[in-house]
Amino acid sequence: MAYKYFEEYNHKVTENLKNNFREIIQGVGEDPEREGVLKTPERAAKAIQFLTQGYSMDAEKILKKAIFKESYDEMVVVKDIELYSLCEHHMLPFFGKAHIAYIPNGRIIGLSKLPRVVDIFARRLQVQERLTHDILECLNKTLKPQGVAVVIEAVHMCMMMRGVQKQNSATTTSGFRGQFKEIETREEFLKLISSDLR
Ligand SMILES: Nc1nc2c(ncn2[C@@H]2O[C@H](COP(=O)(O)OP(=O)(O)OP(=O)(O)O)[C@@H](O)[C@H]2O)c(=O)[nH]1
Ligand SMILES: [Zn+2]
Repeated sequence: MAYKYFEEYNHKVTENLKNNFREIIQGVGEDPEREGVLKTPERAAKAIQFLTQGYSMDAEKILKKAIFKESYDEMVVVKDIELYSLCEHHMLPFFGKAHIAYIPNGRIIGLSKLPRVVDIFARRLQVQERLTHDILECLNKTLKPQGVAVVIEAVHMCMMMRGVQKQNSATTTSGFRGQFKEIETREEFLKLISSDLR
């Protein structure tokens, strides 16, 4: 297999995490022997491995598989790519949408690889700013486009369920390279991602 998609759970890692989750269950005052939570350490161990599978993936390698020569040199926009990540401070979810655009420079990329690169970097412990930057830099480096832009809009459970407990605030982060540094290009992109056309 040339590159790795998430297919199986690592037995040793699962066993390790299982023990840790059992302690967490006990630590919060629950009985780990109660029937309803008996299998929870194993389920949680697998869930957390799924949610952090990005660590075992090589984004550049995956992108390079689907770069094609093409002379199209207008903006390509993929918007509303849903994403789920874990904040590195509380290990609670943050989730929302990513919008990506690039202007080809003799090469285009398979469209599915844009959501894939989002997932590869989202499925780690992250902050929204670094997630935005990771996606941007990876596309810039592998595709070498005339320009690339990434906008992420997300809500953070650590600000909703605990802490400041604000239910209606969303965070927007963005990054621009190449031609998107120019106001006109950037505005065209922002207009395209705010339209309702699908
Ligand atoms: N910049 C940034 N901050 C984040 C992100 N996710 C969580 N945080 C913040 O990380 C900060 C950690 O601050 P601390 O004061 O160390 O942690 P805390 O006492 O749990 O903070 P509160 O959430 O304010 O209760 C908080 O302000 C979180 O809102 C993110 O993606 N980007
Ligand atoms: Zn947090």
